[in-house]
Amino acid sequence: MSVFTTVTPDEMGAFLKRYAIGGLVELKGIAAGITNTNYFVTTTHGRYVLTLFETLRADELPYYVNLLAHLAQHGIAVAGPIANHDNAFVDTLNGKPTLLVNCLPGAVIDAPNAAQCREVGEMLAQMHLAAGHYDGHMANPRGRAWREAVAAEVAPFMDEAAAAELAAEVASLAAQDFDALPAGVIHADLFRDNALMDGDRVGGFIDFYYACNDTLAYDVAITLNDWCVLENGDIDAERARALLAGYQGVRAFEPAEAAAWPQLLRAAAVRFWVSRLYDFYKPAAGEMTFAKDPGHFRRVLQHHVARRDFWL
Ligand SMILES: Nc1ncnc2c1ncn2[C@@H]1O[C@H](COP(=O)(O)OP(=O)(O)O)[C@@H](O)[C@H]1O
Ligand SMILES: N[C@@H](CCOP(=O)(O)O)C(=O)O
Repeated sequence: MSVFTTVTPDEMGAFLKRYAIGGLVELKGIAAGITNTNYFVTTTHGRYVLTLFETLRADELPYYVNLLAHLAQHGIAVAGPIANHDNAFVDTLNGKPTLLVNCLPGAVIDAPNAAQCREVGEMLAQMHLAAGHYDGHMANPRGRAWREAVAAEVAPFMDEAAAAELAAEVASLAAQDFDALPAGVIHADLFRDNALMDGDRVGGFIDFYYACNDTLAYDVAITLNDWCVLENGDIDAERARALLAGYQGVRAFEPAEAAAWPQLLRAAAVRFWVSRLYDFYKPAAGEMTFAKDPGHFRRVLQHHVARRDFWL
């Protein structure tokens, strides 16, 4: 249950007086999610989601919150933030920075079909285009320096073969230059659990707290590695083609992106292999551990290494 900070109906009722979204009807904690506290807030005007940030500080939030506002303003399926009477998106409740957003339609799905992958690809491309004139900037905290440092840190805990495989891949990625590829704002963690699907349509993308400025096609690779994956870590070709067709119908890859695509898929697999290794071997003290299987992304990587057809 991911309600780390409790909010009572009385506290919420008083908090809502700072907004123009009506009076409280119902307040319900959201069990899903592992980082922040989230509540569904039903008011006399409609349905909203309140997030209380458990780790990010208020001064760290503007990049993400203003990005959400920018994307919502451009018609992208994201939860638009609601401003309070001081015209601020970020407020405070029970000592935590807060954000109120519109409630999105749909639900998280585990087993997407090709039509849903196409829609996700299409919305991701629209998001990349719409964010083209967003003026915030955030370097990727999970970029090359992080990858190299954390891979070295977890290596002593790994078995020899896996450590050698990871070191070789990290060295090979160090020789790649993705910096010349089209870049912009990326979601950077658009897994199935970070999107709500409303039938075959995208209800909305959520959880933008890894968003940053980086290579656009790398974001597509991160997304494809999760949405199109099979149980054994291989990729389902039908879903992969659909996701790429959806994306490229809006924003076609440039020749340099197509040439780098196999390496981008590998980089995306390594990113999550490394973060899962870290969470597995070095869980933060006092943190509730929901360590996800690092071996999954090792298998995804191995399939990419062996692959000859990349669906382009
Ligand atoms: N705007 C929204 N509309 C509807 N449901 C939402 C919205 N934002 C979050 N949720 C629900 O809350 C859950 C947890 O949100 P998430 O952002 O993943 O939390 P965390 O930041 O803790 O990882 C999601 O799986 C989804 O069910
Ligand atoms: N989608 C990632 C998890 C990213 O979030 P984190 O906060 O757990 O790093 C995965 O499945 O590994």
